[in-house]
Amino acid sequence: MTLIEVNKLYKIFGKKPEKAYPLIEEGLNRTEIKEKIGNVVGLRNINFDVEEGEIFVVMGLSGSGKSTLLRCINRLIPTTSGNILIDGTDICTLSKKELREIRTKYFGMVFQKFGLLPNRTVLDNVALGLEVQKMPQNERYEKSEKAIDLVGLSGWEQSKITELSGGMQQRVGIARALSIDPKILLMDEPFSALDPIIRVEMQELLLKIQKRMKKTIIFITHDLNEAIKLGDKIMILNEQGELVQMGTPEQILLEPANDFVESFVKEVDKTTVIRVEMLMKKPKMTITIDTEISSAMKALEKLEMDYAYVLDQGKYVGIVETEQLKSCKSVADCIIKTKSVEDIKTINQVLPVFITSEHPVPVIDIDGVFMGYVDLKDVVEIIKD
Ligand SMILES: Nc1ncnc2c1ncn2[C@@H]1O[C@H](COP(=O)(O)OP(=O)(O)OP(=O)(O)O)[C@@H](O)[C@H]1O
Repeated sequence: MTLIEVNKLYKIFGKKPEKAYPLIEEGLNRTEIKEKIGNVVGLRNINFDVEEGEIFVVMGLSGSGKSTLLRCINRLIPTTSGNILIDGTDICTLSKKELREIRTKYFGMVFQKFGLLPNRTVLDNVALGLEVQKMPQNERYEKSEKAIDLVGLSGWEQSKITELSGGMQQRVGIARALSIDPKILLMDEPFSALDPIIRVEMQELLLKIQKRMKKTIIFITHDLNEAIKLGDKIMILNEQGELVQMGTPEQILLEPANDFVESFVKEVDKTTVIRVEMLMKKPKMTITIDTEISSAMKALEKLEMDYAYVLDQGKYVGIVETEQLKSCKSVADCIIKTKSVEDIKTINQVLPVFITSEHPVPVIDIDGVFMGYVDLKDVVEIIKD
């Protein structure tokens, strides 16, 4: 279900913004328009949808309009034209009261600079949003403690913010946003100020939280590696505030829309970011370990397959080869354990773990449940690029 819909959005800063439209039409760039009429074109004709439960990453260089877009979405600043629907409601046309209500229900914010109150405890910082909603103390503490637990800060409730490291402070920032249980999290470069190791830790934390909470997240970054790691979808803005490409991480990496995107993609070591899941295919068929030999053979022959993956209650146990089935008493007798699967623990792993294998590699999740397979031809293609 679509939760956020942005249509023909323009944001032009300065007086009489409408003067900028004909110049935009003429194809003038931001600098030229500013020199001519003094207005700054922050965003030009942005269109996109965000589905419920996805992490939607907005990526671009400094000045591309990322923060402007986020501010338009929760209407911290007014749009110049276009509309933004939040769960079907056009946020651009709401009264102050309606805006307050929609913000409370829908938006949690996490900022790069944390935005915490240094003299308050962790608990009171996390409870801030609920306090503003005038929720009684015991109730807001109860909700806040849950959020604190979720970000791994249990035991730190009574600490002062100043006693915490940067990474811990941002955990508080995330807990504060989550405590109000918003449908949408708006995250403006939340990890950019953190050192690289902590940054990776925080990315992992966000993915872990997201698995449980399934929020709709708009995440801003200028780092394509981060975008690929976190995004279900990525939207790239150029330095003119225009949308240049939108797609899955795989689409961005494998089919960059133009030289601008290509220049970002070049910087990425694909073998460290392309996850197994991105190349994973579903097999034409799988068989269960208790399948009768005759029906297994019939099915394989019908699909002209040389081998099939064998599952036992959804878990991968090995492969059987069509040729060998003829001389086996049961499917269980015929199973060949593929060495390659030992290497693959989760569908989120990155590629190099199995590039030495000769066979299509079965992919399992952390519980051993069969998810699909990866064809090595596809892996080689990627690495070659
Ligand atoms: N209040 C304002 N008045 C005039 N111009 C503005 C205003 N806010 C932003 N801009 C301009 O709009 C453009 C987009 O800015 P924005 O801050 O959204 O970019 P950004 O991609 O978030 O950059 P950064 O990564 O540096 O935060 C820039 O050219 C900026 O100078």
